[in-house]
Amino acid sequence: MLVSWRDGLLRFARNDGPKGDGVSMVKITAQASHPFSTADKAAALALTPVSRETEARLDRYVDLLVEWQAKTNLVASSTLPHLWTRHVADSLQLLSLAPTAKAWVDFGSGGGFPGVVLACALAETPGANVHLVERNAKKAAFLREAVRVTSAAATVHLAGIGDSVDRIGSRVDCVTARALAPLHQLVGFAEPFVKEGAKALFLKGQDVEAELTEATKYWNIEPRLHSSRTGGHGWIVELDRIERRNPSAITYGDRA
Ligand SMILES: C[S@@+](CC[C@H](N)C(=O)[O-])C[C@H]1O[C@@H](n2cnc3c(N)ncnc32)[C@H](O)[C@@H]1O
Repeated sequence: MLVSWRDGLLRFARNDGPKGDGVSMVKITAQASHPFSTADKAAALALTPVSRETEARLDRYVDLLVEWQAKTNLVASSTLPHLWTRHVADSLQLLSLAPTAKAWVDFGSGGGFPGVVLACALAETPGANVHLVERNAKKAAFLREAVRVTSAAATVHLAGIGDSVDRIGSRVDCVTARALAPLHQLVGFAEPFVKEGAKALFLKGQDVEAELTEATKYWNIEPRLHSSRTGGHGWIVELDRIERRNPSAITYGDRA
């Protein structure tokens, strides 16, 4: 029975202590305490099932993220109780929209969503690689550590998105981004890759319609919209073709 907590020592009442004092002292080491519930993890894995190997990699990633979150803001702290559904499952759901894609690029990876999660899931796939493009040095350091501890299939680029075409220098099958920029900007970032045959998958929120309306002022696109499997008001915008609109065809409100 636990009696008290003091100075890192747990005092237990014992009935069989060799000194007969009925109390023993046990030094314990601090355990990473998780802010999410096991129910949230179970719900996430029911929505987006993964292999046992992938689950083990994701566990290591989540442990690291929770540890670093104390010193680096990787995700909004208010979302930590639902980390597995809000972030992990949200990322994993992209795999079924590009089931044969091996070469991925994730713009503005931040704390690793969706890029590190995808790279964990693709770790056993021969030839798979997720390029994680992040311009913030602290976050890029976190991403490197996450890739190391999970042995995920990823390459971290401490770089701006504008440099990614030259840096990656090889064919990409799928471009992703979440919580990075308005859709019309994301389309511009993805254009060089989609022109070479990549698919783009952007995780978006409830304003997706307004963002699509804005994007079609600048781009000829045929978006396919998928509602998020994780519920809420999330959407995935899928694009297989991007063409810049003739600037003279663009109208600007009253000045048209
Ligand atoms: C709001 S966070 C989103 C992170 C992650 N995608 C997520 O959904 O949790 C946006 C990230 O994009 C990075 N970023 C913004 N503009 C960028 C650019 N031009 N090139 C590379 N990274 C950029 C920021 O440093 C930041 O880490």
